[in-house]
Amino acid sequence: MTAPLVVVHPDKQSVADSGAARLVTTLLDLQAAGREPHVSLTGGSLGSAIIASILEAPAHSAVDWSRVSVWWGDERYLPAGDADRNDTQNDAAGLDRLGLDAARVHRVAGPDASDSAEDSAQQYAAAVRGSGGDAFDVMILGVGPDGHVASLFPGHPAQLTTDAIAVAVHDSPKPPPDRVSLTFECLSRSDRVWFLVAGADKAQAVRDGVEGAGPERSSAAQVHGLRETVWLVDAESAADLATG
Ligand SMILES: O=C(O)[C@H](O)[C@@H](O)[C@H](O)[C@H](O)COP(=O)(O)O
Repeated sequence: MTAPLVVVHPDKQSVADSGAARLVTTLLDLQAAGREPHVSLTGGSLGSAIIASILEAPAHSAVDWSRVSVWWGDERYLPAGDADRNDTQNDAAGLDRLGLDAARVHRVAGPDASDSAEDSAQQYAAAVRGSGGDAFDVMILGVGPDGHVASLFPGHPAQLTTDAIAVAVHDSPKPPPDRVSLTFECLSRSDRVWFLVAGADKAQAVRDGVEGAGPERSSAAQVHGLRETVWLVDAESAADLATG
C-alpha cells in the first residue's frame, strides 16, 4: 500500500492539464519499455476534462493510442450511447479522436447488451480477467463530495464486496440507481491510482481520503496504487488538509 502524495493546483483546469501531462508521459515511458498499457477512465466533469486536456497536450501524438487499452472504473447501467453514460460523455470530450483501437476500448455492457447489472458486472469481470494484464497501469478516479469513487458509495453495501472484480450496484444514492463498478480490490490492483478533484464542496472528501478515513466515511480512502497513490487537487478542495 502506497502513502498518498498530494499535488495542489491553482484551479480545476490545471488539475485536468496536469493529469493529462502525467498520463501522456507515463504512457510514453510504458510504451518505450515495451508495455501495452491499460488505463481506466472515469466519469464526472474531471473525467471529461482530462480527455480534452490530453488532446491539447503537445506530446499526446507521440503515444501509440492504438495500443492503449481503455477501461472504466464504473458505468451507469444505461444503454450504449445514452447521454448519461460515462463512456458517452468521455466520447463527447474527444476520446474517439485519440486513435484508439475499438477492440481495446472495454465498455461496460448496458441493458441493451446484458440481462441485468449483475450479468453486466460478470461480463466486465471476465473481460478484466481475460485482458492478460493483472494490474491496471493507471487508474483515474474522480471523487464525489460524499467520498465515493467509481460507484462505491460510503455506507452502501456494494462497496464492501470482496472476492470479486466488478459488482452490480442498486439503489445508488446518486442517480441513476443502477450501476456497475469495479470493487476496491480491483481498483487497488493498479500500479498508479490518481484521484482528480476540484471544488470547495470536495474539501471534506479530500481530507477524509488523504487521511485514510474508514469506509463509512470515505470510499476513496480504501483505494491505493501498488506503486503510487496521487491526489491531483485544486486549492479549494485542498482547503481542509493539514499543512506543514
Ligand atoms: O457516476 C457518477 O455519478 C459520476 O461520474 C461521479 O462518480 C463523478 O465521477 C464524481 O462525482 C466526481 O465528479 P467530478 O469530476 O465532476 O468532480
